[in-house]
Amino acid sequence: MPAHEIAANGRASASTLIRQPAGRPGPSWSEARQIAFDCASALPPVGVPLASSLGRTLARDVIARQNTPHYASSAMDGWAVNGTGPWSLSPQGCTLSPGEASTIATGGLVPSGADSILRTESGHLTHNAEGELLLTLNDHGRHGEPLPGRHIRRAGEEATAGEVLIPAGTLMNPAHIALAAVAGNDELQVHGRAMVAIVLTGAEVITSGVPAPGQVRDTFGPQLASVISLLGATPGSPFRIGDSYQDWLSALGDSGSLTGQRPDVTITTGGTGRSGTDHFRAAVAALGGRLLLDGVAMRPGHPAVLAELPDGRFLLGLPGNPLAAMMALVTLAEPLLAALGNMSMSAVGHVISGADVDPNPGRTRLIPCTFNQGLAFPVSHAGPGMMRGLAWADGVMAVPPRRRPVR
Ligand SMILES: Nc1nc2c(c(=O)[nH]1)N[C@H]1C(S)=C(S)[C@@H](COP(=O)(O)OP(=O)(O)OC[C@H]3O[C@@H](n4cnc5c(N)ncnc54)[C@H](O)[C@@H]3O)O[C@H]1N2
Ligand code: MOO
Repeated sequence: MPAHEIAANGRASASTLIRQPAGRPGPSWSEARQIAFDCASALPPVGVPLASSLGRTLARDVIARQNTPHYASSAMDGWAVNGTGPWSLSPQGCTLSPGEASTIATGGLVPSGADSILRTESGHLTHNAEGELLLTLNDHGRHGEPLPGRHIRRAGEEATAGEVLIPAGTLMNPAHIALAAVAGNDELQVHGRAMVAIVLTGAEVITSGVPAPGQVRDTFGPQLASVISLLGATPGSPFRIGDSYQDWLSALGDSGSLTGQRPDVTITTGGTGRSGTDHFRAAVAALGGRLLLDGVAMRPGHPAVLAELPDGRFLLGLPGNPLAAMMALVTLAEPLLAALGNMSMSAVGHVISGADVDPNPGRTRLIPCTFNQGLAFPVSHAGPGMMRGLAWADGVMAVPPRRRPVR
């Protein structure tokens, strides 16, 4: 059956919490993505040193601060010459009159009066009758040497002062960085990037070795920060708390100390359920925050919660089940971090499923899949608590809820 989804582009006009009718399992998958995108606005641009601009998006054009090259220079080792030979030798740096030459190295400043560069291998130094050094062409010279302008890098031949070299909106790569340096720039203005604090919960979670029954090995600590970086944000080091309400309250209330810098978003794992050890919602309420999304009509990952604190910080509660958390992350963190980083929400493509997939009556099913010959195939081992299927997936299918039969 076809697995297709809604291409969610652009912002909706309203950016408020979608109130769900009683009995409905939360906003639809695409509504939830849009809410997560619309609730945040772009962080202000920041100035960063050149090397730190790699992978960032330029917020302001990079211009040539002067002509590039900024002086006429030699492209070869040899002699700067005026006219055709033979030439008498002048000291370096002097203006050359017709019939004069001076030695020059690659990159050297071409003296005024010079109209060409004669390469070392094309010239020959002899002494004239008066014992003065005389430069002549030798047998290795190419036909027509020296040609006017030959081997001279003209000032401004690469760029003129004020010219835009890299326009705003460019995703910076290493060559862009080198170009900005050549043009005399030290710091670049790039779009802001969200700082994300990570809070991992669960007293049963262990961080090394093989877990005993009742324990689980942490799947988030070793990978969540990398996924957040891939989504265009800057993660802090994961911070672990137990299951007490006090732990939650202090972690969510004081996450400035989690990153050394005030985070724009705090992502938590676990504790999104409604049992006695699940404190996300209570902590948000105690901190004066409001829920923007309380559950999404999707499976897995439906208990995900998105909230905003009075200081503007966003809190994203991911369910504890490992695959459920990743699906909630791509559904909600991707658009939220895109909005904060002044990026577009990633587009959703349409693909045909190569295998029968049962839609869920009321929720979008998110299923890691592989692609083969233009078709999507669900992977096996894709239960909410499993990571094995996702590890080999090429993408995720969003299978829309089953439509009600038309009467
Ligand atoms: N009575 C109900 N129980 C549950 C429901 C429900 O609707 N009614 N929903 C289930 C679904 S779906 C999910 S998802 C989970 C959500 O649970 P929480 O977000 O409260 O997470 P926890 O209970 O803390 O943990 C769930 C599960 O995940 C394991 N976990 C937690 N952290 C880690 C980690 N760092 N690495 C690996 N695994 C982790 C934890 O041990 C639990 O097994 O609720 C269901 N229950
Ligand atoms: O939706 Mo739970 O999030 O199935 O694992």
